[in-house]
Amino acid sequence: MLVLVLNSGSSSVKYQVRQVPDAGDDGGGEVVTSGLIERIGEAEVPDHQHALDLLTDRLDDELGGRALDAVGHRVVHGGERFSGPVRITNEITREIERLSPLAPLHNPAAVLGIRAITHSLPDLPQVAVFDTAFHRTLPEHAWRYALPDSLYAEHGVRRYGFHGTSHDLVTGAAAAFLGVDRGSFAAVIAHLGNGASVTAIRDGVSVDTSMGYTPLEGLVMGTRSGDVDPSVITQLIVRGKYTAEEMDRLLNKESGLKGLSGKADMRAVDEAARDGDRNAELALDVASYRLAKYIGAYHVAVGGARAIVFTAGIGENAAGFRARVVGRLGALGVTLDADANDARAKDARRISGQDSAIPVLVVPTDEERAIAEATAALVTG
Ligand SMILES: Nc1ncnc2c1ncn2[C@@H]1O[C@H](COP(=O)(O)OP(=O)(O)O)[C@@H](O)[C@H]1O
Ligand SMILES: CC(=O)OP(=O)(O)O
Ligand SMILES: [Mg+2]
Repeated sequence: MLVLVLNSGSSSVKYQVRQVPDAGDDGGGEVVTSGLIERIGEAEVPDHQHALDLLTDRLDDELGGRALDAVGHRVVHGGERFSGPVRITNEITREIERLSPLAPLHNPAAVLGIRAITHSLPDLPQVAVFDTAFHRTLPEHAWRYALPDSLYAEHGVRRYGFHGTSHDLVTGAAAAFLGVDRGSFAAVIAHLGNGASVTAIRDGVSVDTSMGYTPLEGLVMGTRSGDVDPSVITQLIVRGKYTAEEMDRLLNKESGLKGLSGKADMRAVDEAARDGDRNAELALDVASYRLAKYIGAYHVAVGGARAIVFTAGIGENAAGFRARVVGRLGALGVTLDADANDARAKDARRISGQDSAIPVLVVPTDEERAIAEATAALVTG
């Protein structure tokens, strides 16, 4: 089955067309074409609608007449309703749209993608795969904020968690790599991309995760602050220094690595730090310290992790950043094998020393593949 996957981000749309093998067939399927439309919001691609028009033109060329069988969309926020992938109807699209305020950088773009396909190919089955779905197993003590109940009951304020498709895939791959049964696997998974989150896995399922009501809480990210004292926000608004909109922009787009160092991209921050830039060095210190603290906390949450796993753009490629994080985990008896950490490889691998109390792994993620497979399963099943 030929499946188009759309992963709509705040400033980019990634797409991939995969041939997903039928159940019973061997092999992992083949990527027919893939690409990325970046810098949405700048002159050449002013908005997501332009990006989709560009994408449609490119796909027509790249598919050379081959017809798609289904489309799978990455939808970041599924609220409390969705605990797995669903076939998209008009009602489902409206529900995803209704959740937009909780993922303002992501959900509106997904809705635009869904409507564009509905318009141009109305008979094509479409499936939504939610980042939040994997975290529906969180126990209440982990998803509740210590706020009056009315905030949850009336406004849906709770921890939802994100990057679930990736955390789920990587959990399974890490258990398989170690040769242990997923059902009894405990681990801490760090998905470190432009957005970053860490998840506590117990008995193979998510029991805590660092992102919350929106994808802003938790780790230091490219442009997002992660955890801050909420009074910083209310105080600056009350004193008239920022409007709510300006504060939202500041926290989501001007903070994190960018706020501390002026650079959002890990490669640029890393290079600047090597050149002796004090602010870049500080950004790496703050970010690695924050992540190490979460790993320690989640080691407790899962009753003793059997693996610590790095994944996504930074997790898979930024050896220097991994070394900084692992260097802060001495209290857990964790050690690094510096050569294994520096080695470039595409497959799952171990980077901890022989004497490490907990194995540290690098496991590549593939959200597009997971979305394509979920889409094919739902459409054929
Ligand atoms: N070789 C590398 N070394 C260091 N960082 C890298 C490398 N390759 C990619 N990255 C970092 O990975 C991040 C992007 O991760 P990715 O998972 O692609 O993000 P997203 O899917 O959220 O847009 C960027 O900060 C980028 O600098
Ligand atoms: C949920 C989220 O933050 O996604 P991304 O990392 O793709 O921005
Ligand atoms: Mg991502």
